[in-house]
Amino acid sequence: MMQIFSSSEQQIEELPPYQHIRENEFLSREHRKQEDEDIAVCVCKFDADNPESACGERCLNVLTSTECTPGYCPCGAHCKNQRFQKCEYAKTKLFKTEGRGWGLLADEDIKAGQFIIEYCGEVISWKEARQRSQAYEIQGLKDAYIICLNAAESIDATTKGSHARFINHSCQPNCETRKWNVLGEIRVGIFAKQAISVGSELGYDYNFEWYGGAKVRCRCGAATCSGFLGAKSRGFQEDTYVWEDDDDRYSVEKVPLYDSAEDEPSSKLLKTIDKSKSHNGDVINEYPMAMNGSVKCEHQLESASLMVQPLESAAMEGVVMNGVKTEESEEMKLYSQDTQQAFRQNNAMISRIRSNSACRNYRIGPSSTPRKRAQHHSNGKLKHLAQKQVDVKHVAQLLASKEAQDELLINEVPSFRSVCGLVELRNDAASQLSSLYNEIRPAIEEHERDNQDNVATSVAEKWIEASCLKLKTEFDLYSSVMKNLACTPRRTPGQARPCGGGDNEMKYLEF
Ligand SMILES: C[S@@+](CC[C@H](N)C(=O)[O-])C[C@H]1O[C@@H](n2cnc3c(N)ncnc32)[C@H](O)[C@@H]1O
Repeated sequence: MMQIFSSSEQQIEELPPYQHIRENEFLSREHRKQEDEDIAVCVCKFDADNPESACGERCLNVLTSTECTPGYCPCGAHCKNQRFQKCEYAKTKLFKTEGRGWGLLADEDIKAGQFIIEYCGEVISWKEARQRSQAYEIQGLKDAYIICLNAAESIDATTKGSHARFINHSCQPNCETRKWNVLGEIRVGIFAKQAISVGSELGYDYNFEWYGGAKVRCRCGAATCSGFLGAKSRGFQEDTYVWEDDDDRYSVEKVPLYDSAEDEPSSKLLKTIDKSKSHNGDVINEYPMAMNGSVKCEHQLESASLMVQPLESAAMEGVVMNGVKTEESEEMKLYSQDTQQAFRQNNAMISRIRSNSACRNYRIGPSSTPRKRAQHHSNGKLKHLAQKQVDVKHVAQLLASKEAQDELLINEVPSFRSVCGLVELRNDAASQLSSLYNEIRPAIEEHERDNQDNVATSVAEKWIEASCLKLKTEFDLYSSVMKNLACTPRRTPGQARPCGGGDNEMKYLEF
């Protein structure tokens, strides 16, 4: 049963200690001042007969998730696109849930898409967020209040925040988080995903990343509940031990769990907070493990979420394509070394870009290294990925057969000349990529090593395009080499392979 407190005094008594704020507080830098040239002015015209005309859905700024700047909007005081600035929140009420601590419910009917409340807190650097997370973990705070703001910063609502900090996670959420550009700063709002009737609890999908420590059983009650906070996250799945069917050592029941109800923040907490001053005198706040709201960016901001997982898996696990793992011959190893190196380099960068998405989290605890990659099954059991082994020797023998050679020749096996052309293409693509990297490097080196993901989306897109081009040229090159190997007599180790048009022209393939 829900217990709703209508008396604010009772709430104050019962609520865990935190300071209520209605605007973000910037701890690691000054609040940005919007420059004139950065102000986006829409072309709306207020028409008294049509209220939608004053910066409604079709306003250019609304379409780009940017609030109008007072004094610049042609609709003046009628502008409806200043909801964060004017704190135009829906009516909500705090209440005590069963098993999930405090929660927030709708205190009026809320329309689909409506802005409900801003997620306010302390804006801190990602590094500070990570340190705080660890401190919170050590101090035993189980509730998590840090969400990602952008690639370099987070919002921590642990000790200071708005009522949005009380919104619980739901696997079937009626709300979602969205990022808006407000006077040059990105701010996070909670928006209704659907119509919400008065009295309903608000919930959004935290997209909680789990990186170790206790696992929190999710009590959202949704039919599609994933069981644990962060159960869908990579950290959660990778950390799990592989166990055989007859070995229940690592069954879900044995996983350390805590119930958020049993771990209500108590007054003990405040004392710990007081004692926890960082070297510069800032309070190090309590924090449990690794919570993070995935913040949906509206409109163009959405494209910040880049998912290039397949490349990463390839780099980590060798050559795995479509579930077929190839066993490399010595020759293939030589040829593929370069490719793997390229994969690794790409991935170092791509993973930085990838984490430019909103769901950035903090690595906590020692147990975050995957022991074995495994696939999670709904029954809690894990099963190794089936990987079909390809007998490369057999393939090579087949390729060396007369029929195969004829077949390849019919299909225009590329000559070494064309291989050279492909080497050139590959090299061009590689140098394009490295010059792009040099272009990006100054931007990322401005930040600390941990924050190297602060790369603009346009640059990230360029990077991905260049990486794809390079990978394609490599693929073409290596497949061409393989075809040539298949129909060319083996050379003795001392013999160099000629490359070029004429017999006299001797170039050497360089991979
Ligand atoms: C942002 S706080 C939400 C407010 C919190 N209930 C409170 O009392 O302050 C997030 C924490 O609430 C708890 N929580 C939120 N959603 C939950 C859920 N669906 N099941 C269990 N615990 C939940 C977890 O402890 C989580 O770390």
